[in-house]
Amino acid sequence: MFKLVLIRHGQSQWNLDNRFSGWADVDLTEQGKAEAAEAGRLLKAEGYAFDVAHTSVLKRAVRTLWGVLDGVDQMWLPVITDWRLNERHYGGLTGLNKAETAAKYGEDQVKVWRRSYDIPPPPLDRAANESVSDPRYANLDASMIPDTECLKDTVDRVLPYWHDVLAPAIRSGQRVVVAAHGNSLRALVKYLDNISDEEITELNIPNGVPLVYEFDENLKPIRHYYLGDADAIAAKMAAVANQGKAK
Ligand SMILES: O=C(O)[C@@H](CO)OP(=O)(O)O
Repeated sequence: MFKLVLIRHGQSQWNLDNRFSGWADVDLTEQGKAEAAEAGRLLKAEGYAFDVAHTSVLKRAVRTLWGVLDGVDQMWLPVITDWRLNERHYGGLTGLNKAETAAKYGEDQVKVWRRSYDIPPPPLDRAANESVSDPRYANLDASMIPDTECLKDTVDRVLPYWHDVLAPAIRSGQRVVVAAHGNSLRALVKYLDNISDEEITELNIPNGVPLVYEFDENLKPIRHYYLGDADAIAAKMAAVANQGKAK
C-alpha cells in the first residue's frame, strides 16, 4: 500500500481579508503559521515521515510546508518547488474581495467563477499580468503563463505533474508530502477520485489540514481521510464555501 499526504496552506492574509488570491504571493497569517505547525505535530504524532516534499512557488504553500517539516523534524528534506502546483490563476478577480464581488455580480455568478469546472474568471490584461516578468517564471515560455484559469485549466497543468513527477516517486516507494492550494488540490483530487465536473463544484478543501490518500499497488485510491477533529474540519470546509456569500 502507498500513501500520499496533501495539505492546503494555512490561512493566508487574503483568506483572512476574503480576497481572491490566485497567483498573488500573499503570506500566511499567524493563524496560518499555527495551522501549519499543528499539522506537523499531528503528522509526527501519527508516525508520519517523508522522503521528499513538493510545493508551489507561492510563499503561503512553501511556509506551510516548512511548518509541516519542522513538526515532523525533517527540515533537511529535499523540497521541490514547481509552478504547476500553484493556486488556480484568478485572472481579473485577483485581489478583489469575494463578498463585495458577490454583492456586485451576485452569489451565483461568484460561485460559477469560484467553482465551475470550465468557466474561467475574466482574464487579466497581459500588460497587467505581473507573472510575465516575475523571475520565478523566467524558465517558463510566456505562452504557458495564464491570464486566468478555470479548474479545467488547472487540471491540465497539475495532472502532468502527477503523472511525470508525483506518481513515479510514490510508485518507487518514496513517502511524499505535497503542500499546495485549494484549487490545485481540488484539481488533483478530482482526478484521483474520479469526481464529476458537477460534483467538484461542492468540494472545498480546508486550510492547513493533512489529507492522507492510500493507494493500491496500481496507485488506485483505496481511501482518503483528513487528520484532526472531524467537526473542526467540517466547519473549516463550510467557511471556505461561505466566502462567496454577499453577507
Ligand atoms: O482565492 C483563492 O485563490 C482561492 C483559494 O484561497 O479561493 P477560492 O476558494 O475562492 O477558490
